[in-house]
Amino acid sequence: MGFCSFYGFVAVIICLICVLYLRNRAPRKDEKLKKLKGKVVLITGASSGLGKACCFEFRKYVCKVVLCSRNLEELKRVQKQLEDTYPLPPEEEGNASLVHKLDVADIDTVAENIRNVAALCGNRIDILVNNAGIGNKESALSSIVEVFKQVLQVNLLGSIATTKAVLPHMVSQGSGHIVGIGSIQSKVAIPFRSAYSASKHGAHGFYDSLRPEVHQYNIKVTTVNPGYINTNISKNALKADGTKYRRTENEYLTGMTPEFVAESVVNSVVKGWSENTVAPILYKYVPALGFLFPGVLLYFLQRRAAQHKQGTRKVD
Ligand SMILES: NC(=O)C1=CN([C@@H]2O[C@H](COP(=O)(O)OP(=O)(O)OC[C@H]3O[C@@H](n4cnc5c(N)ncnc54)[C@H](OP(=O)(O)O)[C@@H]3O)[C@@H](O)[C@H]2O)C=CC1
Ligand SMILES: CCCCCCCCCCCCCCCC(=O)OCC(=O)COP(=O)(O)O
Repeated sequence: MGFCSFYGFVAVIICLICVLYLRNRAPRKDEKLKKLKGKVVLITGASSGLGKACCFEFRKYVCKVVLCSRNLEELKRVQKQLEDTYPLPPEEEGNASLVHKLDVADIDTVAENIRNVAALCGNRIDILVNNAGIGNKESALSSIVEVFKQVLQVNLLGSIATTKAVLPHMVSQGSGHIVGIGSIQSKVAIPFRSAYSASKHGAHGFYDSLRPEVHQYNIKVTTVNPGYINTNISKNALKADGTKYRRTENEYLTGMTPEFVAESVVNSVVKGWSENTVAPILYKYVPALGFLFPGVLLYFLQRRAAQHKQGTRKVD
């Protein structure tokens, strides 16, 4: 390689690093405020965990947050905390939050619910965060089919139904942003999570297919794939017989805070990222390593499954 081409090569590498840095750096607060102020943000599963934290994070930038879940009493409690934490000046009162009871698993009622909510927001929904979700524990062999039905109904079909109900509003307003909360398990299926992994892989495929379809309407699609977060997901996960697990193991307790992940959700919306993996380095690169070395990944997953069977592994 000649002298000039060597320096040319170095310059190209430096440019690439700069582009990557600028693209991936977290946006500044003023950038976020400029982009988000006054936007209508509908969040499913807003009564707890990550959904609740997203409500606070979007409200920080003066969004009009619509909190949805099945538990209206809990939503009202969260709404009160939200309004107390971030009081609006009189000129911003139009951006006060709303609560709406929405069971995303009740597929046939989702469209009408979304129409009613949109009517209360001037027929606008700028950002949809499909966050509502439930997990499953225990083996595919022992789990009743009802477990698969429930998990897929909430995590996959519920997200699809909500997205489909919101899309016509975004198309007619000429812009919008759909956020799908996935998981590391959208990319790597681990043992004893067959229903959850299937739902997250399925939703990931849905969003990947949707992204190029809706680009022409100026609608963005972002998938956020977190690792373990300290929330109620483990307590609410379904056991093989369909009852709740009601326990939270160390992985979650020592996991990321919902607030940390919520900040990353907002950053990915502001930056327009297609995908954002939010996890410690060990988990972050498991999908890529698994792609490069599928046999090695399978070995670790088989070992994990065997430890579970022998009872030497604490997490189910
Ligand atoms: N915690 C973790 O380690 C991780 C979580 N995630 C994902 O984050 C998302 C949020 O989970 P997380 O906050 O952890 O768990 P939580 O159990 O704390 O919250 C789940 C939320 O989903 C709502 N929900 C459940 N079923 C329905 C339904 N049928 N209709 C509407 N809302 C429903 C619940 O509200 P209500 O009961 O009031 O209806 C609740 O607000 C999920 O998609 C999960 O897969 C991803 C990676 C890691
Ligand atoms: C080349 C191979 C690399 C070797 C690494 C082996 C490690 C194998 C274990 C992979 C585990 C990844 C688990 C990630 C789980 C996770 O972060 O899930 C987040 C959730 O969605 C939690 O859901 P849950 O259903 O567990 O409550």
